[in-house]
Amino acid sequence: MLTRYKLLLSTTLARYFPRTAAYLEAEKHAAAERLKAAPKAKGKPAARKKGPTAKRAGKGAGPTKKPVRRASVGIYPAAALKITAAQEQAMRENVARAVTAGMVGAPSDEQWAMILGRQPLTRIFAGAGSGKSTTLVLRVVFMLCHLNIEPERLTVISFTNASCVELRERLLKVLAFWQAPIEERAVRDCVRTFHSAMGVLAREALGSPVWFEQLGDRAASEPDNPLAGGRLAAAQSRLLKEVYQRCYAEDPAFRSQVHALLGSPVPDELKPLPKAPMQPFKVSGELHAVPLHEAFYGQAGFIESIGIRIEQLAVETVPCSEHEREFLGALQIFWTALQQHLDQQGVLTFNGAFQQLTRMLDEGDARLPAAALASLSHLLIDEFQDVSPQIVQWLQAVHRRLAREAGAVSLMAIGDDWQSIYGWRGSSPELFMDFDRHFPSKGKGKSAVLMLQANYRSIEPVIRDAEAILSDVAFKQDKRTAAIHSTPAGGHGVQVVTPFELARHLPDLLREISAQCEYAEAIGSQERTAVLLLGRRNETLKEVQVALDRKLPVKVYTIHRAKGLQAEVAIIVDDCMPVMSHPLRNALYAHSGFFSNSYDQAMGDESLRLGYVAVTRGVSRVLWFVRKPQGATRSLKLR
Ligand SMILES: Nc1ncnc2c1ncn2[C@@H]1O[C@H](COP(=O)(O)OP(=O)(O)OP(=O)(O)O)[C@@H](O)[C@H]1O
Repeated sequence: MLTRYKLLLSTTLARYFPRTAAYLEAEKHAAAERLKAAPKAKGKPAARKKGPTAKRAGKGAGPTKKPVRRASVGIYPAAALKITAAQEQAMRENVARAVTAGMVGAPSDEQWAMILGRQPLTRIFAGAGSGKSTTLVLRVVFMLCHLNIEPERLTVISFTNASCVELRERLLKVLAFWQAPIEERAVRDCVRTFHSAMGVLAREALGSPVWFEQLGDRAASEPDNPLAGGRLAAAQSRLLKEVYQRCYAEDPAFRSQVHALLGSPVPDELKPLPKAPMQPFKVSGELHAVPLHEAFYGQAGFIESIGIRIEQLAVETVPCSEHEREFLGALQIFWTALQQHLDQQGVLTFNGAFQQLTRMLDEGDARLPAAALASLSHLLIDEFQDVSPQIVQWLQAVHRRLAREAGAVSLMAIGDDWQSIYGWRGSSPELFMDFDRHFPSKGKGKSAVLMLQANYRSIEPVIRDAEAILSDVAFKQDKRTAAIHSTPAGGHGVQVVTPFELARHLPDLLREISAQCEYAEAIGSQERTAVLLLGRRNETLKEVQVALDRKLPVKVYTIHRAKGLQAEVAIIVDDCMPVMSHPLRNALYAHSGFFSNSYDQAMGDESLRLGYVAVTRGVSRVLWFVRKPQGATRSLKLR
């Protein structure tokens, strides 16, 4: 009775006070982890000394003041990197030559601060169009050519295989100008996605697994960041269905959970067992209903991304309703069976591999010697605002192990919390903003914080409107970007065109797209693309695309895919409204101990940030077609 009452109370508290609930949950985990850690420490006396964490813990009454899951022992040296005046001078001279040759633009002071940075742990808040990719290339060149760091000890993490290809080419071009005697192969290996870098370790320690995410994809080679998530290939879907049917046939508890979820009666045990039900199920907060095995897979990916191990999840402690707990219970049975099934076939999910490698690194497993990690010693990570707790745990484990066994490590994290748009996949800008908690320096050191605030892409009115959209985002880094380029005749900020219904107004939209192409030509635009047509959903964009004149210099992308791209004019269709409340993910968010926001709050903020990303693709004009002003476009109407 008392347990039920406590559960009811904690569920209600979690719903109405998500931050408090997250904090309390974090405290509970902290205590549990301390207990877990105590006997383990026996075998490894050096690993867990009393550090700054322990000191702070002693200050408060009882539990620690800070939330859980920080890397308690410092990883990064507090001392600055040794950079001589001669090295700096040589870099400045070479950059000056490259500028004269038209290879790069002259770096600004803030860009120089990033190129020549001395702190082993640096965080760079780089606004949209601030030249972070350009500056990142110069930083790598400085490290390789002037600080003489071997390419085998450095990795640049870019977001997707496609962005890696682009970055590699830029890097090779600049290195060729420097006439650096570095093998092309070594340079190419320096640039990877998180998944590709993890894949290198998996080949070393997990026996070259077949990736579940690449099943049925004959062209797949390097593991890529699985951005789309949820869209399953036939081979994957078949495998999930097989496991689901087996669980249903063999496990009575799973059977009754399935029927409870679907609201159908459990079949008579005395009669022959029917096939597992395939009717669609809608997780509250998701847009579509899908068969249960797909719903389990979709939510499991999210759960693992936010750093929760499904097999260790104490379902009864998750602050959610009975119905959601039923879902989690069934998911747990399904997931355990799926892991066994995959294991037998030598198949592994990306998340599964991240988890296994993190555990092996934490436990000092001999299959992952420091030499195998050497390429990750000096890490430069782009788009850091889109990392997930799971990636943070993996990074911590890699660098903690390297720092302990091989010495110098460094981490440069480059990102823009204003452009964080993958929260629905489990990433969060909170990890970038709360960086020092997750990536602690030794002693009292902290990460150096640099800002890139000049905008080399968009004109002032576009930037001001983009920032107006963010005015309702509560949790963000304060910065104010300024335009470098002046406004051309006819340039303007966001024009909201309303009312817009695709079925009725498609001809108007097509006319506008042509007119904007003419505008780009008339002003002698230097942009490779005249118009970027952007939207939240593929379906809307496809409808426009089939009707579009193919000869026009127009590119069509979802906003998520348009990261890093730009055009003279950005035309946005659809609104960026947050979707409905997601009770299950709210509960999991609170349970994970990583976040101070609720999932719903995070999604509300993210929908505004998505608008920001879309608008900042435009150089001198932005048009936004919406049914009625709401969400991001409402703030623009209120300007
Ligand atoms: N110092 C500079 N001088 C002149 N042009 C610059 C300079 N730095 C960057 N640029 C130009 O600004 C534009 C944006 O640069 P880049 O693509 O590196 O930005 P970004 O910060 O990666 O953008 P986003 O995060 O919005 O994708 C590019 O056209 C680049 O050549």
